[in-house]
Amino acid sequence: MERFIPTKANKKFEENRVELQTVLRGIIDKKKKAIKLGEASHCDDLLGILLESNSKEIEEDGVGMSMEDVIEECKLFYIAGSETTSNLIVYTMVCLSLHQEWQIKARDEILQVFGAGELYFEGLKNLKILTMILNEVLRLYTPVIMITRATDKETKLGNMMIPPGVQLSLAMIHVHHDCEIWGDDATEFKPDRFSEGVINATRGKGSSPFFPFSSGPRVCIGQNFAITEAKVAIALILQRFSFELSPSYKHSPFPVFTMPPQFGAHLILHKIS
Ligand code: HEM
Repeated sequence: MERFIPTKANKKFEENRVELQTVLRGIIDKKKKAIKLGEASHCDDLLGILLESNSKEIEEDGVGMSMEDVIEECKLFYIAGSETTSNLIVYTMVCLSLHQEWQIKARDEILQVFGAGELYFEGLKNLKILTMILNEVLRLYTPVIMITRATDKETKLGNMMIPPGVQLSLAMIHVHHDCEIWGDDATEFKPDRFSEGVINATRGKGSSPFFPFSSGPRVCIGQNFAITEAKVAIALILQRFSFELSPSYKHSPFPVFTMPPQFGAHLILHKIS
């Protein structure tokens, strides 16, 4: 109810919503036009694929997504995909600055696989050290700190009976810091814990306590894309630069829905000759 009261913040929110809607509508119209004129392909980006699958559905079944639905999908992908992955990349750089020994190990591995040359997909799969580091950052600085669910019918959860209509919050960030699962060093940056895979990292508790991308039917659809993007970004940086924290850096993970560093991440990069 309170979001309809014309406060300063609500008015700004509404202005931003309308502006975003207009920008997205423009991008979608432009894409549709370009496809129609043969100037763009359906498969050169995600929006093209979405529009193609939607027009096929409309042709075959007579129903599909409206312009508003397509706009909402674009917003979802943008919001779900950009802030999360950039948090992962930023905290990886912070951790590698704080733990120079891991920065050196990660760079050695990258130079071993790619040298100073171009990255390629198969090579990215062989980056064991970087995978361990990214897992440890996803655990300690879980980009989406919590997910929520609601029961639509009476549901048994462990030894609890939960009535319908209850909102449940599942704070991954707490599970990822639980000493019973990860050991007394749960709050420390120790990528080695993932050296034998996720199952061994949780001291016999399986892979389910590690779920930065959620799990089950609504698991993050961009999971593999995000990991590939983070690997590419970090590998390109490590190939070219060494880095450390600036004296002005203030450690300030700020849990809202994601957990950005409240005062930014001040880093100093040195070009590797
Ligand atoms: C490190 C990066 C990322 C993390 C940690 C992450 C995490 C998550 C989590 C926890 C959920 C489940 C939310 C819920 O169930 O309430 C989710 C859903 C989703 N994510 Fe990601 N995500 C990341 C990157 C991406 C990227 C790059 C994309 C798109 C390119 C993306 C697209 C989505 C979408 C569309 C959903 C909704 C799926 C559905 O409801 O069926 N995410 N993500």
